[in-house]
Amino acid sequence: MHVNDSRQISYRILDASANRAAEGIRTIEEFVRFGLDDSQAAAVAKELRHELAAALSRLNRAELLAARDTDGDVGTTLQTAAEYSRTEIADVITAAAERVQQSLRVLEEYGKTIDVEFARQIESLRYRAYTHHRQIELHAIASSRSRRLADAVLYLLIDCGRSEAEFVETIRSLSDAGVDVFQLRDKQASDRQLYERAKCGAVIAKGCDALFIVNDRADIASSAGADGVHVGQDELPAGMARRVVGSERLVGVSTHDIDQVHQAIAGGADYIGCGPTFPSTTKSFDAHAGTAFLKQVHEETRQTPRPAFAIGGINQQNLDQVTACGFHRIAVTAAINDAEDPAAAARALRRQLLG
Ligand SMILES: Cc1ncc(COP(=O)(O)OP(=O)(O)O)c(N)n1
Ligand SMILES: Cc1nc(C(=O)O)sc1CCOP(=O)(O)O
Ligand SMILES: [Mg+2]
Repeated sequence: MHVNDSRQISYRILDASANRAAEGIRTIEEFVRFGLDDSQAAAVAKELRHELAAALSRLNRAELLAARDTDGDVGTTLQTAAEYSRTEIADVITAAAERVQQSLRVLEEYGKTIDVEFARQIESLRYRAYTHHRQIELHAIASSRSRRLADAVLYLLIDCGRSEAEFVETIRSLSDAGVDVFQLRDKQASDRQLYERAKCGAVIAKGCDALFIVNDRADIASSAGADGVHVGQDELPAGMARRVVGSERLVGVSTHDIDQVHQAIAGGADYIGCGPTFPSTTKSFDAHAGTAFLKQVHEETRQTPRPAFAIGGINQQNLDQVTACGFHRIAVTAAINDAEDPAAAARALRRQLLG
């Protein structure tokens, strides 16, 4: 290869990468500007764009433009299915952040063949962009989870199942039937089993636009990439669970009386489970909070509303008593898992909840 060819190749790559980096930075900046009311983050986003422009001004613009050959670019017609599978703003942000990182890295590497100071400036920008974009990405992921939680009405507790294939099929078919949130609750499973199922369940549920929560174990929820953890009165307090799972994941708390409800909300719970409403075949209790508790929660949390799921022995026959208390969200086990046709049971419960 001739030296001039090599310079032209570098310039062609730099031109393409500069455009990709600028597009990615702008994509994220638009979310910061129009999606978050955060003037500080908006200022950093703008700075990054200007820093990129300043570094690029070190390159010879005429050479950059001369090297551009969009029609001759064999890559423009190559598209992956993933590019058209984004359904959420969080996915758009993740893809843009990855694009920025990759293209800045390319600019840095090929930039070294043209101007070492340019490469240094891009390297520093890459680190700054990484930190800033990671924060924005976490924010977008958290908003996406909160949005899905706010829309959720039907929450199902599931165990590890007999095999991974069965577990995957359960999530897919029941999500299709209207389950919005799955909680992995299996008191017999080993840590390793829980971790493996949680990892798998988180991916499958995401593909179905459902949430995937891990019962009791903040460590497993976080390491497996689940959407959140559900803790009871015997597990970590909400604030400590939050420290483990981070602000981008959900923390749910079980409550059995109104003091626990207020504590859970004050502790930063994203949602609460309220029960036991009726006698349950899944877990036995000495006493039942009953529908009186649900009515009390409905009345006393109007000022600090959180999604609240009634739980404990709820089924198609007694659901009307729950909705009469102002609760239109439920969490169940037996009513779906022990039904002859679990998908039909999920559909029926959902219809009743929304009806
Ligand atoms: C949604 C929801 N609500 C309540 C519970 C019960 O949690 P906990 O009291 O910690 O009891 P176990 O489930 O751990 O036996 C829950 N799991 N989910
Ligand atoms: C695990 C659990 N916790 C409850 C509480 O009230 O905190 S009730 C419950 C059992 C939920 O299963 P089912 O729908 O089969 O009764
Ligand atoms: Mg528990």
